[in-house]
Amino acid sequence: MGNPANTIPTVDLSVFLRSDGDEAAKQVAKEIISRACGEYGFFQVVSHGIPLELMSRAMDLCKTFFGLPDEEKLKSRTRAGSPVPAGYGKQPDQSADKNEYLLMLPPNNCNNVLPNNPPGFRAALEDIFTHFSKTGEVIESIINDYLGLPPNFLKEYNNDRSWDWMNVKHYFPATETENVGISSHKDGNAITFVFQDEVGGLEVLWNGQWIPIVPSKGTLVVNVGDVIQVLTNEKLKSALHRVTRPKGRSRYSISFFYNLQGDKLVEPFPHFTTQIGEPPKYKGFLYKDYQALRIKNKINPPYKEIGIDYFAI
Ligand SMILES: O=C(O)CCC(=O)C(=O)O
Ligand SMILES: [Fe+2]
Repeated sequence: MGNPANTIPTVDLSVFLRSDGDEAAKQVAKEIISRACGEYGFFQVVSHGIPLELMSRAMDLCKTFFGLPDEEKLKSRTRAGSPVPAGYGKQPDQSADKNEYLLMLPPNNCNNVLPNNPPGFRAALEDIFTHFSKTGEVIESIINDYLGLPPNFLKEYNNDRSWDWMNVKHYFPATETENVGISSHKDGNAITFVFQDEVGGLEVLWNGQWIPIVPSKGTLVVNVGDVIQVLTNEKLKSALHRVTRPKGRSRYSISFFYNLQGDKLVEPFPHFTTQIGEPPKYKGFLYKDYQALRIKNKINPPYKEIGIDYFAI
C-alpha cells in the first residue's frame, strides 16, 4: 500500500445523519469502515454533524486554558475520592507520558470539576461532549450492522451513556532526549474519537510500522477499543497506537471515549462464539473492574495501562 502516511480511510458520515440517506451510499461507507477496522482498527470521519465552528472554538479555548498559570488550572484539580480522574491533572513525573489534561464526564455528572476560566470554555466542552455522544451512537449502529448483529443490538446492550468521558490534552514539546506523548497502548473502552490539532503525532501500528495519522481540518479519528474486541471475540481488534511529541511546539487534542456503564458484563457475544462454533477468547468481566484496574495502574506503578490480555482465556 503506497505511501504509509495518510492511508487511514476517511468516510463521509452525512448520509447517516439524514433521514432520507441514500442506502447505496450508506453501504459503500459501511464497507470502507469495515475494511478500515479490519486492516488498521482506525478510520476517520468528516461531515459527522459536529459543527466545525464549535470544534475550532473548543480547541482554541483548550489552548487558552492550558496556557493559564498552574494555580488557576489547579482550581479544577481532581477531587479526592473521585472514582475517575475527572478534572485537571498532569501525568506523574514517573510516567513516560508527558502531558497535562482535563477530563470530563457527561455534563451534570457530580464528579466533574470544570473550569470557569476562560469564559465560554465550560459551555463549549459541554456542547461538544453532547455532540460526540450522538456521533458515538451513529458509529455504533454502523458497526452493529456490518457485524451482522440484529438491529439495535449494540445500542440496547450499551444503553447508558453515563460512563462516557472526554479528555482534553496538552502535550509538551519534545526535549532533546525524549518525545513520548502517550506510550503505545490500546484503548480499553468501546469506541474512541480523537480531534487532533494541526500539529500531528498520533500514530497507529500497522504491519509492524508506525503510521502517522495526518491531521486534517474538521476530521475526527475513530478507533475501536478493547470492549468491541472482546464482544466480537476478536472479529474486530483494538489497535496499538501512540502519540509522539514534536520538538519546539505543543500539541493539543480532544478525545472522546464512548464507554459502557460500569455494571455491564463484557464477554464475547454468542453471535461470535456458540452460534458459529468458536470458543470464547475472553472470560467475562465487569466493565467497572477493567476500568478501575487500568486507571489504578496508570496513575501508580507501573504507570502503564493494563491490557485486555488480562482476561484472555
Ligand atoms: O491525543 C491523541 O491524539 C490520542 C490520545 C490517546 O490515544 C488516548 O488518550 O487514548
Ligand atoms: Fe488511545
